Amino acid sequence: MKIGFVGCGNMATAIIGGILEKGILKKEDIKASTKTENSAKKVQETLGIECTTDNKKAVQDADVIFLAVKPQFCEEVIQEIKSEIKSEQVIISIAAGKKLEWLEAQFGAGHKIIRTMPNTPALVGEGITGVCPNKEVTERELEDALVLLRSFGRADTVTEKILDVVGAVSGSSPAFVFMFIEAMADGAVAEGMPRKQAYEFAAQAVYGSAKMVLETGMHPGELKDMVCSPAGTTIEGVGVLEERGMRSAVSESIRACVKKTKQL
Ligand SMILES: NC(=O)C1=CN([C@@H]2O[C@H](COP(=O)(O)OP(=O)(O)OC[C@H]3O[C@@H](n4cnc5c(N)ncnc54)[C@H](O)[C@@H]3O)[C@@H](O)[C@H]2O)C=CC1
Ligand SMILES: O=C(O)[C@@H]1CCC=N1
Repeated sequence: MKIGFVGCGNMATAIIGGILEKGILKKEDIKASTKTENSAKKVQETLGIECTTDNKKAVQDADVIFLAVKPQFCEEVIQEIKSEIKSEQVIISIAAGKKLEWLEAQFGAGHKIIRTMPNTPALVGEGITGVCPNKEVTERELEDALVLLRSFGRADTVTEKILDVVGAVSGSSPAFVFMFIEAMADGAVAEGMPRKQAYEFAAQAVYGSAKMVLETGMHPGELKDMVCSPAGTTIEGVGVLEERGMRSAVSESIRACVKKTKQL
């Protein structure tokens, strides 16, 4: 399989890094394009793949094309490449908020388009991607796409409406988790822990806790209760987080992301 990336910034770099790390494809099988010569050079240096500023070159001969530019640049980029796209090529869009109906209208009728929403943990093979194909995509092509998307983490099909929620709950949420880790480490540093060690302990605690949710199938509230001893230390911290509105702040931030996605 040969794949081409139109746009190769943070998200595409994470996906390509994940694919190469797992050895699913060789560097020679992946091409990319970026806006400037400088960014193309940087991609070539960091990922070791061919990267150009010619978008058409990135999509020619590709079996799968990733549309990986910011939503506001999708239209101009599609106009540039659409004459090159053949109906047997599978187009995977990762652009937030750009609906299948809109993508179909831009590319023209009869194209195989899969709308997806990945996240940057793809870089370390721990991504999760929401996937929604259009009617032109066959079962076999969807399966092949899922194999590719699962090479850098989990991937599952969702309805298009839910894809906007995926964008928030797993697409954007790594940013919130990084803020949480940074904040916990700040507290640890304030109490005397060296900075580097604080990041390691905080990050591993988040990683292990996430693993417990995924692997035990237990309710997050029950797992929380297991940490809170009666008259213990943890419940004191829980009290502070409740008092400062942590739950509603997090929940509302997810809803703010979904609201913004609908406006894109
Ligand atoms: N960053 C993230 O965590 C996630 C991003 N996404 C989606 O991925 C897409 C890309 O986002 P990022 O990688 O974060 O953005 P970014 O700004 O890091 O990368 C965008 C890339 O597009 C290129 N580009 C811009 N104009 C171009 C043009 N005319 N022709 C060719 N290339 C062009 C830039 O050179 C850059 O390589 C967006 O649509 C976003 O919604 C989806 C899930 C998560
Ligand atoms: O912030 C953004 O627009 C992208 C979409 C999902 C995560 N990052």
